[in-house]
Amino acid sequence: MPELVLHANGRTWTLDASRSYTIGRDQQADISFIDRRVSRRHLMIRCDGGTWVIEDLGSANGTFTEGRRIQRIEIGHGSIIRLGDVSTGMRLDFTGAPAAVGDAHVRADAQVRTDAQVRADARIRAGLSQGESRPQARGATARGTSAAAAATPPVVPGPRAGEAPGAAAEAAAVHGDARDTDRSEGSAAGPRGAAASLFVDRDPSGVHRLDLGQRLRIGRAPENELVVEGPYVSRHHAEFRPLPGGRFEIVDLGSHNGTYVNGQPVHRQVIGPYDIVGVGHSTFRLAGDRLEEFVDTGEVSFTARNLTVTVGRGKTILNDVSFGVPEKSLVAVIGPSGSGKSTLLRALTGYRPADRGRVLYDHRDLYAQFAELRRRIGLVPQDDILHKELTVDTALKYAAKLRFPGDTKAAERKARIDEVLQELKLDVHRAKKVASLSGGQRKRVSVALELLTKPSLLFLDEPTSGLDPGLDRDVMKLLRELADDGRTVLVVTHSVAELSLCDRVLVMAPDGSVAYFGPPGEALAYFGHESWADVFSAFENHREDDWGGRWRASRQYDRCIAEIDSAVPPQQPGTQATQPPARALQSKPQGWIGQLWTLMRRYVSVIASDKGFMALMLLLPAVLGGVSCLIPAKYGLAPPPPNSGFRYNQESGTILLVLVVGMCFSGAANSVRELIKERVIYERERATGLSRSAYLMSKVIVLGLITTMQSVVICAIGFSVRQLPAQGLLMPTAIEVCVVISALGFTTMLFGLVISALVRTPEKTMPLLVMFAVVQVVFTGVLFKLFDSPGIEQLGWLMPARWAVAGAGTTLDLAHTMPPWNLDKPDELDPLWAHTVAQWGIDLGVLLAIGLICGFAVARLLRRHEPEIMRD
Ligand SMILES: Nc1ncnc2c1ncn2[C@@H]1O[C@H](COP(=O)(O)OP(=O)(O)OP(=O)(O)O)[C@@H](O)[C@H]1O
Repeated sequence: MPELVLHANGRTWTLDASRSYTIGRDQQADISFIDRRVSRRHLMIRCDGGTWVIEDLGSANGTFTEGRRIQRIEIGHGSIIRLGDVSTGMRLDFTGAPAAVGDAHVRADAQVRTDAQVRADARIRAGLSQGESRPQARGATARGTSAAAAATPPVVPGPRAGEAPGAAAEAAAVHGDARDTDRSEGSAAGPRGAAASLFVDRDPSGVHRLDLGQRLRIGRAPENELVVEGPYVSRHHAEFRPLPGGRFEIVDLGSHNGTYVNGQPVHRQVIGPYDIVGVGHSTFRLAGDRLEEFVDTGEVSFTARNLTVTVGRGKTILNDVSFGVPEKSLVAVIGPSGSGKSTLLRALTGYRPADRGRVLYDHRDLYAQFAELRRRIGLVPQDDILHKELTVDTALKYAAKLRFPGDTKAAERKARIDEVLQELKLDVHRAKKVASLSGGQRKRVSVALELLTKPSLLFLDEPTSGLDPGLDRDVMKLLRELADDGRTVLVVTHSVAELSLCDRVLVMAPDGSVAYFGPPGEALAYFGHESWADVFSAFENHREDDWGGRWRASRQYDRCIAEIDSAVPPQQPGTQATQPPARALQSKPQGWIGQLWTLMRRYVSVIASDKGFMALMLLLPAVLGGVSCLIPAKYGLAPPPPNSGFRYNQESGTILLVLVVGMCFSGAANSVRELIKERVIYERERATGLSRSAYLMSKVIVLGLITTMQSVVICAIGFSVRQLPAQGLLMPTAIEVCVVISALGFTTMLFGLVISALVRTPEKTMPLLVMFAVVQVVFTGVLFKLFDSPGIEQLGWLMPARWAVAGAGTTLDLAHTMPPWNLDKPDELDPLWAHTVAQWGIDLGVLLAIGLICGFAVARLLRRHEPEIMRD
């Protein structure tokens, strides 16, 4: 029987003569086209007595060939059929089947077999019926010589996540029971249907042979059977292992960035014939005894459909936004302030998924498969995502270390940094500090950072804000070049001067809906204005107009929707956007320790490069310790000697108060700006896999060490001119008090981090810091009696200064050194100051416990500043 090959919509199917095929818009048709002119069951193709025929199944808009409508016609090599319209309808091209799969498709040891044999074997091994067919790649090309590299394997229709079981069963019945069996065994938990909900056909970038009984290891290292390049691939990443019955499973070999099946991370998973295995920027699909590889080189389509975001009590801030972007496009998003541009960006990048609607990355559901696909997305926020104190080279070095797999060699990272700097013409600036660069250059460096991991999609939030028109043009030209080099670039901008460089412009209306999407050259004509200033004035003056409705009624909208329809299958109205569980996003490029070490080194580099900050860090404790020395106190911190004629030493309490408050201020001041100043960096790095706890711990360790050093300086200077009691409770007095002061510094440093994580702008940190220090003065317990004062006493328990003075007070026996609050009742002493080892331990323990609580609070507060999808 002759095989026939159908080409349509950029895809190819090899039709098997032993069965018939229905074609239509229905997802359950054997071959499904999403085009409104195509009927749900439009036509049937079958082989009748050795001749292929097409029969129209009573379609509404008809089937056409050679300018006339037909009911039934014989077809063969060279036939052209149109569905829905005689001249512009969906075009079907037919050719004869290809003769054989060339040797180039398989490894050198592969047997030369005909394509038909290969497919037949594939069906048998995969448990498919002989009549089963699926989209066939258009002539596989040898690995590395692919003309058009592909991102996504062909996938076939199947039951979608959330689809009724009945519908799923029905779909399975149409497509063959065997496939359904495969699915149940070889499925990754999660939205499998999202991976397999539409027809897409691509040329594989490479085809590899899977030998029976042989393992096939994938990784970056040359010794793997299948070498896969890429910034997210570990040296030994994953392995296809044979199972009885000719099946295979994929096993993750402890890779840093994870192995995915249908977008969900897996450790071990039996693979069905329709499963998509993701490793770095490559995806694989089993085709019988062959493994097809699809490398994402950046040429991907990107589609948003019906994105809607609602906040508060149902206020819609993004209103049913749909648009589709072809490969290698530069798209500008413009609109009046508050029209939802940033909201849209967050929805498109998965930072804050839309409440309704879908985002498709090369036909894959971004939200459902975010765990895998997030690595293909680069985002350059409005604020710089680099530490300004570092040189360009150093900043990129740390960024690469955090984002690349832990087993990447320094030379590999350096090579990639060199490559990116060259591409963005930044090599001459690599030794300069980021802070010394111009605004445009800084933006380039941020783009360079994002390009390190070779994203296919690049999003930029107002990259030209604050730049003069010349730099604005430079940045837009750069984005144009990036798109031309094989990426899709979407830029939110306020500037309309360089829109002509873009392929498409998305204009947002004041109510968060789309006012226009299409070529920038046609936009002004669409609005009926001569300048963008007029368009924006119209938005301002007619905010209540139905801009979205006008857009939906336009013929440009029909064109836009037709483009989207060809890429996106319809979704049930009202369907909620799917999100992966946060735990699915937990794979990290480096281990926790690796991240911590890199973060600590980067933090130390940042501090070390800021000489002014370093000087202040030393000066502050020196001044505070020195100030305490100015207090006149004949007996220092010790009780007066018995023969001195004095019973008490009031000044000892005053000296301790100054030391304690100084340390409170110093500790909190160290940390109070540390989180807020790099919040944007944290948010971005968190989205790329940074561990929250490693980040927090890096701050705690570095700042903890600095604070401890400061407390030693304060104590050393403060005690240098003072008398101290001869012996402490457990150790020499000076050391014992210094331990408590250090603990106080540590706890207040953590309290400073709480403030830093709490505020929205750095300016708010200072008033809060001052307030904190003053409150601590009041609650030291030295100025007035705190114990036996209901309410105040309990409030004091929350204050680090209260416990620090108490801890030092137990060592110094402050209760007996300072005069009692009531001279008539000399035995009425502060219980927290009791001169015992146990009380010292309790005071120190509570002080540290407050610090610990602050640490947990910071972790919790940090969560608020993370991409919503990363919160666990
Ligand atoms: N979490 C939220 N809760 C309530 N309202 C919000 C929230 N986020 C955004 N909005 C509101 O939604 C609207 C759109 O905000 P968005 O920041 O997306 O606009 P924009 O077009 O980016 O504005 P601009 O150009 O000024 O940056 C604004 O009115 C904003 O106040």
